Amino acid sequence: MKKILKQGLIVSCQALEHEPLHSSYVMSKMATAAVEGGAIAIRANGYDDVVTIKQTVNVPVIGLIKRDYEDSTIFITPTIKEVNELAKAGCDVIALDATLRKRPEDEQLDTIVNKTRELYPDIELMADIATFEEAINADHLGFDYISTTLSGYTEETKDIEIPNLNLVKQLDGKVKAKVIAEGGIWTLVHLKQALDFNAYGAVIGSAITRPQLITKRFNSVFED
Ligand SMILES: CC(=O)N[C@H](C=O)[C@@H](O)[C@H](O)[C@H](O)COP(=O)(O)O
Repeated sequence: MKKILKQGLIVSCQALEHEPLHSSYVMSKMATAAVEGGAIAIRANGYDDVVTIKQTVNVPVIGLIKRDYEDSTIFITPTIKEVNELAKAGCDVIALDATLRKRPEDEQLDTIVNKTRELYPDIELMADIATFEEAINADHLGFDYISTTLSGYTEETKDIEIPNLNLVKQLDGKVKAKVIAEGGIWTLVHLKQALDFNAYGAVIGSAITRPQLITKRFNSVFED
């Protein structure tokens, strides 16, 4: 089956409201720079950013809508409401929260997947997972891509160090979906390791598009 995403590097261009670069215009410029550097796709958060980035670059856009809930749990595109917003924004792939946590509005992941396939047959689906079990479940649901995005960010995985490339290794040959390494990739060594474990692609965000974190990383040398 033809895949929208080619093999390669995906750059996540996201700045949430509290971040210094929060602006669809700035994210579209980040996306332009990423594509100039060879990114095969852009991962973006929210309706406005997806629309602006789609107007600016000519590579597929993976859209998500990040929602923080009362108990500060992060969910990525947790309900069909966000799926509809992203489809309207024109994204090519939608990243869905595919963890096995209880979802807001009590919606079920299989229902969301089936509904999305029915309403938007041309849009591909990426499962954002945290564990091996969640990846297997997502694969049974027929996701096109499985990304390790949420490993280290759920209650169950909060003690796991990221990047969790071991999860990429564990999934090698175990799922039909294309496996994407995502979350905490900061060095070429991480990236090469992900490819050695047969990741189809990798998403890098903070190490490319969050200058405040890049600065902090360098600055840590002065604080040692
Ligand atoms: C956990 C969560 O909310 N992850 C988000 C998911 O879209 C983004 O904030 C990350 O930047 C993205 O996953 C890429 O990861 P990293 O920035 O570590 O390269």
